[in-house]
Amino acid sequence: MKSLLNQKFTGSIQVPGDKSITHRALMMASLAEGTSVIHSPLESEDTFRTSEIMGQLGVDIKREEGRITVTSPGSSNFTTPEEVLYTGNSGTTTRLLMGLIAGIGMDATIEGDSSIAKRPMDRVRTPLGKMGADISLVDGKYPPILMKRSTLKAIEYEMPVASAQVKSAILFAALYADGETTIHEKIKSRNHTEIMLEQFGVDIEVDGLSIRLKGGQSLEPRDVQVPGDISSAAFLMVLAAITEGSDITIENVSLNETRAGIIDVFQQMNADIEIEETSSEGEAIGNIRIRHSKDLTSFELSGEIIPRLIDEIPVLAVLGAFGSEPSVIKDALELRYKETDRLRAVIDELEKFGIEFEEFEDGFKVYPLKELKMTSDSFKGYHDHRIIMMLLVMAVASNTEINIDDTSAINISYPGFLEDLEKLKQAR
Ligand SMILES: O=C(O)C1=C[C@@H](OP(=O)(O)O)[C@@H](O)[C@H](O)C1
Ligand SMILES: C=C(OP(=O)(O)O)C(=O)O
Repeated sequence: MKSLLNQKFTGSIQVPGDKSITHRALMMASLAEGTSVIHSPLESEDTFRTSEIMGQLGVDIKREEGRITVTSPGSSNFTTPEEVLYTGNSGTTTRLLMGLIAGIGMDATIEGDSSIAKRPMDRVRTPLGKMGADISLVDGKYPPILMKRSTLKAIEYEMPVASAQVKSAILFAALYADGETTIHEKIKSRNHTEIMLEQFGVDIEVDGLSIRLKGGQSLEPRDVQVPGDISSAAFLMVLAAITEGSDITIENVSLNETRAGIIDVFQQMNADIEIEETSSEGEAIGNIRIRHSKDLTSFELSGEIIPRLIDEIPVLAVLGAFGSEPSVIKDALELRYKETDRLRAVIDELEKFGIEFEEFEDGFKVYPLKELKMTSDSFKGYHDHRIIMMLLVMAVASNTEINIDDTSAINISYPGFLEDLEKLKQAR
């Protein structure tokens, strides 16, 4: 990382494909009998897990530069897997797969890495169980997940937590259930599943916070264009906003309202940001330009915006430290149930730069960093991609060389992150 110090970051770039959309495209293309092509998918460890598992079910997945061709025998002709379905570090793969396997109605065991073993899966088992799925969890909560073949009936379900993973699992199961399933959300979570199901020919009705889907519908093969991932773009956006002389344009990135809460934060902070929407059909797409600003103020985030930027909160802590006033995040208890307890990790690691925090059970207050005061140069990444990239942004922006125990988890969502920083750098 030494080569990235004392630089400014300028130019145009496309970030890798959206992780949430790539997972869904792989799964829906697998459910549809015939051939679908996914253009500009995310090729990373997490999405690789999803495609490997679809392969275990009997789907042919051909990977080429910039696209994946999926040829499926249709979900009624899937092979019952003999081996465990290994989801690695991917919560999205694990939870969406529970809905998909429950729907198809087959015996399977789903297991992930040591982080997945600690993430709650009862939030998916509860609604699927009401539909009739037979799912066993360790201590009623954790993987390995044992699924037994069963038939499903439709439910009406009120979501207790805002979670697109739970919602999507229910929708996958609902495709195969007898009757019409209705889901009510209290706060809207990302809606990629709803948008893509419609693209694959499914009749799905979205009415504000309620979603209705009739069972017995099949998907038709389609070509999917995956936009850039705004959660990956977030690291470049924050770096540009806080590093003198920087001016970055991120092209063809997802601007989906349910994902793009970070844009509101930049606007609240008085950052120098310009948005150009280039397409609003299905998934909104466009370009984001961010320039360095000396006049960043502060943000206060709670309630409905939180699911719209949930994965960006670690790097937003860095942005907050470069504001003129303290910034606050509340209602983000969910961060404690991600790859690691992200609230703990953010505070413990950023405090080593001298950034001060007040911790809440569901968030934090971050104070402006007046003076860099390193208390250590040894950092922990917790095998969490978002924490590692947050630390790299902070280190680069503050011209500080740090040692992170292991940075390999970057490959989970943004394999070319350091290469992209190299491409954008320019000596100051
Ligand atoms: O559905 C998805 O693709 C995701 C939903 C979010 O999780 P929750 O559903 O647990 O909020 C998010 O944190 C995760 O990175 C991806
Ligand atoms: C939480 C994340 O992903 P997942 O839940 O799929 O592991 C993430 O990408 O930040």
